[in-house]
Amino acid sequence: MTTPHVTSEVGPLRTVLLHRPGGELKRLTPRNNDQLLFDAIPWVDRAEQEHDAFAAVLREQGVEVLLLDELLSEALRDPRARTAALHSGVDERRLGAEVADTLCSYLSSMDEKTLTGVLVSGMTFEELPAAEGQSLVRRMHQPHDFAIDPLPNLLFTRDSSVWIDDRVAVTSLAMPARIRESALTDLVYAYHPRFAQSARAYGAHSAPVEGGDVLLLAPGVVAVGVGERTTPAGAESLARSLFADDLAHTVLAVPITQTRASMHLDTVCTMVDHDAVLMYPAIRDHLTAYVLRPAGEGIKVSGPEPFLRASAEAMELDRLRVVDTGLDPVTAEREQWEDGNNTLAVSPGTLVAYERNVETNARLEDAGIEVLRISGSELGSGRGGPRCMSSPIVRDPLY
Ligand SMILES: NC(=O)NCCC[C@H](N)C(=O)O
Repeated sequence: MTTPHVTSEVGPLRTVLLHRPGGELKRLTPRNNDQLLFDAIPWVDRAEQEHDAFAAVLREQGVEVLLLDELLSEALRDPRARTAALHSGVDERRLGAEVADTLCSYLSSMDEKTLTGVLVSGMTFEELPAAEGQSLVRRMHQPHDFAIDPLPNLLFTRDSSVWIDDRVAVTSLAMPARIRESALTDLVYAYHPRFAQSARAYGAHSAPVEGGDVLLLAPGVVAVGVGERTTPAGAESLARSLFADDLAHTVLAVPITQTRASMHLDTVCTMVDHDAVLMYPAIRDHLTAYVLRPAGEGIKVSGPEPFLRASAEAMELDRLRVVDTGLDPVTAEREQWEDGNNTLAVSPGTLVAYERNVETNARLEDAGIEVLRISGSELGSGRGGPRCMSSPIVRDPLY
């Protein structure tokens, strides 16, 4: 077991956090999928198979795969974790005092594995334990309304935590459907014995920052996308916190279009080598960055400058290579939507990508990058690829 440590996007990956999807995906219906941030209703068994295959590819590369639900079950052995879990899962504003009390006692009686299942997959009103007496809340809710919301986006472990150097930042997620993911991830890092010694980055901030927006371009250089999810206030407070902890010397705040297709920076740009990125051609020449550096107790902001130039300068490179997907605009748009840009490097020049993005993968190979292909027809229905579905915990240093 190696101590958590991540200083780049591409250093050899040793340990990663995934979440194997399950019952929470079975909660998705055509009535709730938009609110729960899925674009289609996944075929759950197939999604599980695809995820198992993803994990197997990583293990074949020598990566230790940790599964969030297993860590959470283990963390819940600590009574403090249990209390915090009930607090985050049971919303008295929604349920009223009586149902909330009944639900708390019911959850308290569960073993760790069952409780984890409920916290992740949620609970409907018809699944609540029976109770004596009259309850207006029970009578007025529909049987399939959620008493505890399911968390189908837990699959995208990237977004709720980011290791920066030897510290973990549990992020503040922007969308209501995802806020509780941070609470569960927080339980793992607060109470699982494996992480008992881990220090935090970013602390208990509330300005939204999502891990899909955070790219560790090089040791000390962090790019933060600012758009649909991470706000300017989030980027600024993350920068302040990284500077205060001496975890970065430069933060690049990168404006991205506020659309679903580019919800995070990693939907349009990921690193594929220590000096190379894969980028969506439509933004390659337009992406800019505000450059943030520490200045005494405060920060100095300059720019905006072209993203590629600002990145190369901060990374002390002559230039950042761009894998030019060279695609026609329609194919590029299709493959970007299907997470063609959302790759996970397992070492410099080797990455995991969805097989369906045939053109992008071919161009990566032309550029000398090894592409380990996985199927993502069902996993991708939540709009996320291999990078979104993984939170690296240990990567070997690059140099
Ligand atoms: N880093 C990422 O781009 N994560 C994908 C998140 C997809 C999820 N359905 C969401 O909308 O938040």
